[in-house]
Amino acid sequence: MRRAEQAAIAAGVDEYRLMERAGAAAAEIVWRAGGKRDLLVLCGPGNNGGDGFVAARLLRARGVPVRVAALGESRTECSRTARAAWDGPVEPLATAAPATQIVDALFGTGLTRGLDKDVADRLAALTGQASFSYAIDLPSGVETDSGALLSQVPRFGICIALGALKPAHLLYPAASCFDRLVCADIGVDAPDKVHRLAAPVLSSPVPSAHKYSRGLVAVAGGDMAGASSLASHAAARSGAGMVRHIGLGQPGRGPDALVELKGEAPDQLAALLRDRRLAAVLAGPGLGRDDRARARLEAVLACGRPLVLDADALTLLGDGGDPAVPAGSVLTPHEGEFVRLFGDLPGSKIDRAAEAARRCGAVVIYKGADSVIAAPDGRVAIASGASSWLSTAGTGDVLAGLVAGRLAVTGDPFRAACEALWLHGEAARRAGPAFIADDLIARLPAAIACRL
Ligand SMILES: NC(=O)C1=CN([C@@H]2O[C@H](COP(=O)(O)OP(=O)(O)OC[C@H]3O[C@@H](n4cnc5c(N)ncnc54)[C@H](OP(=O)(O)O)[C@@H]3O)[C@@H](O)[C@H]2O)[C@@H](O)CC1
Ligand SMILES: [K+]
Repeated sequence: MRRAEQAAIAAGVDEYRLMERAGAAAAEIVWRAGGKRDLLVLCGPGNNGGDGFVAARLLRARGVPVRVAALGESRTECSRTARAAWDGPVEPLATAAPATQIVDALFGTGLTRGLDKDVADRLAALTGQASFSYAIDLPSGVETDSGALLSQVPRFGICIALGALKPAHLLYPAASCFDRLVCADIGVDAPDKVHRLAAPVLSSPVPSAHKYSRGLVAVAGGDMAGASSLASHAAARSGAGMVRHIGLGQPGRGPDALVELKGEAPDQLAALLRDRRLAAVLAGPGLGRDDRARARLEAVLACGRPLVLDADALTLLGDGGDPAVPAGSVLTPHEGEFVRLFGDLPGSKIDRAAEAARRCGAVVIYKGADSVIAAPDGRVAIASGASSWLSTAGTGDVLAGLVAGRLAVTGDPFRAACEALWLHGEAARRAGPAFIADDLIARLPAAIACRL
């Protein structure tokens, strides 16, 4: 967004006009949400404060009782212009009385360090006393590129992102500092913007479809048959045509539609994975970490089919330095697995996921409350705001199975990762509170149906 703004200004767009648009966009959102309730706008020294002065002026012109409190002088040319156009008084932030509505225009993308404690405390107190609260561009105190909190940040009702989403709008902990996120158009488009995971467009099988053309999946199980059964079952309900669960010979645990195969010895497994019709092979859930598991993973890595690697497969891969995985694979590490695989990479979670994908030539789903999907070619999608009830046993196995299923259906690792993560989140939303992983699988057909 910084680059896009600079490019627009270099191309002749007047910087103050951008501020007027930003302030007008914020004013419109405040007006629609809060109407004529009394309002206090907190303005900082930079352009974020300038946006606040513009919004204050426009809302007052609409009949809203507006007061403005500033943190010192305005230090940019545009913010001084905006302040001069505000014809009301400016109170000091330290003594401003609370209001029913509050707008935080203290700091935006220019924040370089945490707020002074007295300023952070004042912001928290005034926000806590307001019934309606809005943060312009970013809640003051969050670092725009990483989503880190540089000082205490209150929770706002609405965060009004200007022009484009920044990483902090989607990455935690910053993404938990507001209830709703609205992105306002200010007439500047950032071409390489941060992408929120979009709802996928899915399609029903073509009339001539059969089970193999719809995608044949194999799941290589191991010691813990429950985990690989869950993954297999999820793959089976993901739209794939057929799922084979290759276990160690325990009785089948999934539905009868799952094909249970015994492939205990690694060469048996290798032989079963030689089927050229296999459109995706999953290994990791319940695989184990002993020598037999390692040998089974070797068979999977050598099978030449598109792979999804999760859980124990990632732990085993992480033992050997830079992970060597076939091109076109999908890796689904959570935080611990990610660090074991790729080390302590610098930058935000988005930067780290993108670098990991580039290094290993595979699509990486870096899981968490904010999951980042990165492709080796630089594409990135971020999913945040998923149900916190997903933090229960087996949901990772379900996701891995879903990724394998969608990979078999689409043949496109990045698309498969995006579709699977979205469907997983949607199934969780439909399952409500206190669900177990099996309940997610039951919700998958309905989640798919709503995107057909
Ligand atoms: N550019 C554009 O075209 C457009 C930008 N727009 C808007 O501008 C915002 C970015 O504006 P900005 O770059 O002026 O930064 P902003 O967040 O207002 O703060 C910087 C000031 O705060 C200071 N400072 C920093 N940390 C501090 C701290 N902890 N405690 C105290 N002071 C601190 C820092 O000075 P420093 O002390 O670091 O030298 C500097 O003076 C953006 O989010 C959007 O809202 C829109 O109008 C559309 C057009
Ligand atoms: K702000």
